[in-house]
Amino acid sequence: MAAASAPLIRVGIVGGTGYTGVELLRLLSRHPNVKLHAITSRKEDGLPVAEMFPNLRGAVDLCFQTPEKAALDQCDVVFFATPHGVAMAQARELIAQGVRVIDLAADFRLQDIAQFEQWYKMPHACPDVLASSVYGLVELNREQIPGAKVIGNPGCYPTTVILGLLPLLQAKKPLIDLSDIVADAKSGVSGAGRKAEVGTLFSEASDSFRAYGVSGHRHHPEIVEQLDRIAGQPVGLTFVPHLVPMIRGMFTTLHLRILPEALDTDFQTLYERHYATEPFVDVMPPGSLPDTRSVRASNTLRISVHRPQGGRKLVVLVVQDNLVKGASGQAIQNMNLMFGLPEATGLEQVAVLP
Ligand SMILES: NC(=O)C1=CN([C@@H]2O[C@H](COP(=O)(O)OP(=O)(O)OC[C@H]3O[C@@H](n4cnc5c(N)ncnc54)[C@H](OP(=O)(O)O)[C@@H]3O)[C@@H](O)[C@H]2O)C=CC1
Ligand SMILES: CC(=O)N[C@@H](CCC(=O)OP(=O)(O)O)C(=O)O
Repeated sequence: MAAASAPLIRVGIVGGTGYTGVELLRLLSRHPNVKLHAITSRKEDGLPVAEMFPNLRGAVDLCFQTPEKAALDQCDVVFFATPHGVAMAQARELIAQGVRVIDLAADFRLQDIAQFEQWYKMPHACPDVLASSVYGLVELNREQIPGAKVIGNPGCYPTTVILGLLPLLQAKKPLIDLSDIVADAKSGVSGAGRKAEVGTLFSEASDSFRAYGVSGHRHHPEIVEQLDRIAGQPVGLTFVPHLVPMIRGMFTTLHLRILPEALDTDFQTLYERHYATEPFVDVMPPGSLPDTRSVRASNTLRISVHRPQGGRKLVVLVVQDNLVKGASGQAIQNMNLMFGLPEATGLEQVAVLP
């Protein structure tokens, strides 16, 4: 229950009919400090939310409204669970009215505007707002998030790659060859969103397994921008995403070359110490093999660290639910910090098995 004196945070969600939108609704409907104020859909104006999403019957009693009707300026925070380009068109006006913005798309992720415009094929609408926004990877930017007016919530693949590498990049001495990092990543089909597309039809995506974006994917520049900044030098990354025939979940395997002078490092201890106080990063015991179902519907990201045959390669396995830690859960983690709440408020769900 919310403390009697604490005012509830009035929340708006733009894009309530997509997968990240309904995941925000599922989590926020049980958040003790939140009042859902408005949920938008341009196509479903007037439809009760619970009619489209029966899992929310008894939990959410609002109807979808068009963004124009939704009185977003009366919210304390607005989440944009929309395609790229929507949040940046409205962010300036909202923050001028004292509304904070958390964008689940990519409008406020890349500080390099030329890279943004190359990958997203649109001019950036508010470079000044971008410059003052914060990349919402809590484990990296916990200090800056409370004061942010606009958060760029990280992409799902970047969350796994950056958190899988962070203890190595922030170590006291160089440990791995930064010019040759390989990230082999797999996503469930919900990562492609709820809109109809041939590539995500059951008969196209099930009973098959494929790579995509091998010669270039828009998450590559996002990951590299962050890794360069953390490492303080240019990083070489090969990033290969794959589509896996499952609904939720993401599994990223990092292949890393250990520097000759770092071969005696205890990497297990390094990771355990680095993440010892993090509520949502679990470093598993030596020899563990994480699976995506161990994080399904939870905000936990699990990591295990391996050194095959005790050799010169380090293999880091990372799993998360793409819709929770990879999107909506992480966005709520950001909201909690922005409003001075304990970071884990409303996010303590344990994963669902089987
Ligand atoms: N799926 C995932 O795993 C992840 C997704 N993301 C990002 O989060 C964002 C949302 O993703 P997802 O939920 O999968 O997307 P969906 O395609 O499932 O949903 C998009 C939502 O946005 C609304 N919408 C579309 N265009 C506009 C517009 N111009 N103005 C206002 N609303 C609009 C749609 O409703 P309507 O058309 O009725 O208005 C719908 O509710 C995307 O940017 C995605 O890249 C980030 C991390 C992970
Ligand atoms: C399986 C699948 O298609 N995944 C999406 C990435 C997930 C996502 O939505 O990332 P953004 O937030 O950056 O859009 C893709 O590769 O485009």
